[in-house]
Amino acid sequence: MKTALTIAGSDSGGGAGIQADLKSFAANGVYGMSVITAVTAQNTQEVRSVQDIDNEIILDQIEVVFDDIPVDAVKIGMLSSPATVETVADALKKYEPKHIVLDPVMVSKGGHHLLRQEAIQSLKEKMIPLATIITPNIPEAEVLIGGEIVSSEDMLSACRQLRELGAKTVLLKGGHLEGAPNDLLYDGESFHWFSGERIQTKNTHGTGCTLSSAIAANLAKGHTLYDSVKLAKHYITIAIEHSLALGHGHGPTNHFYELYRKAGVKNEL
Ligand SMILES: Nc1ncnc2c1ncn2[C@@H]1O[C@H](COP(=O)(O)OP(=O)(O)O)[C@@H](O)[C@H]1O
Ligand SMILES: Cc1ncc(COP(=O)(O)OP(=O)(O)O)c(N)n1
Repeated sequence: MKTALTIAGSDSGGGAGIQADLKSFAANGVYGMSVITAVTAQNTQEVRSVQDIDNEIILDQIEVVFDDIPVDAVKIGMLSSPATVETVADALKKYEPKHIVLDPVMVSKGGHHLLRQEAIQSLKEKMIPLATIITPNIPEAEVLIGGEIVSSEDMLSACRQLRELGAKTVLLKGGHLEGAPNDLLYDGESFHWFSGERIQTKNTHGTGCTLSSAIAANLAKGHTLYDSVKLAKHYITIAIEHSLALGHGHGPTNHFYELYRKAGVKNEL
């Protein structure tokens, strides 16, 4: 069985972070492993508090997995601090996994900062150049390029600027713009739009985590980058369509594998 490792924060509410990643890995048919960078006390309404994990323990978690178990793809989410960005980047340079999917998580839906302001530069310099693909949403991309994105044309130009930061490929997610949630993939040569239709629901907690983990799972299984994104876009659409009205805020995506299988998606090599 192929494997994927998530390096991310824990969401006690189970909708985003490590918990969403592991569910997405399982639903997409890979064996999931985790390195926890921070623990958030979080539900569908708020992030109440955050405790960063010591960097020695983050490093131990990475080493103990790589020293023993094959890792076919890595997904990176919440990194919290500059020291964590550096610890993770240094370790990945040592182990050189074939695929690194970087979701540059910055702020939760409720407005809580999951990446400190002073870590943004380290993320740009140390982590983005290691990535096979980065998957920023619109506000994250705006921070990374230092400019506004309000239209499809802006998305095209933002992708070019984001790629100049050193990632091999950029998937700029359009969920935060008005209208259809269309995502744009750019590999330095060509652009591909992955178009979607907006599903009318407030239950979109963890959409970014779900999508990036599904991409990592598909890469782990040997799909091309284009196919990995295409399959993952299909997966997130179904997971939002069937999202769960749990809690009083933004409910989580639904990783019910049977639903995915019955939808007729052939995701096996
Ligand atoms: N209401 C929606 N209906 C359908 N797809 C959506 C909706 N909201 C977001 N998406 C899709 O979910 C994925 C995550 O997008 P986005 O919300 O932009 O990122 P994030 O969760 O990181 O803020 C993207 O593929 C986006 O197009
Ligand atoms: C621990 C943790 N990691 C990441 C996020 C952000 O997840 P995302 O998929 O972008 O979903 P929203 O927070 O925007 O709903 C998180 N909240 N917690």
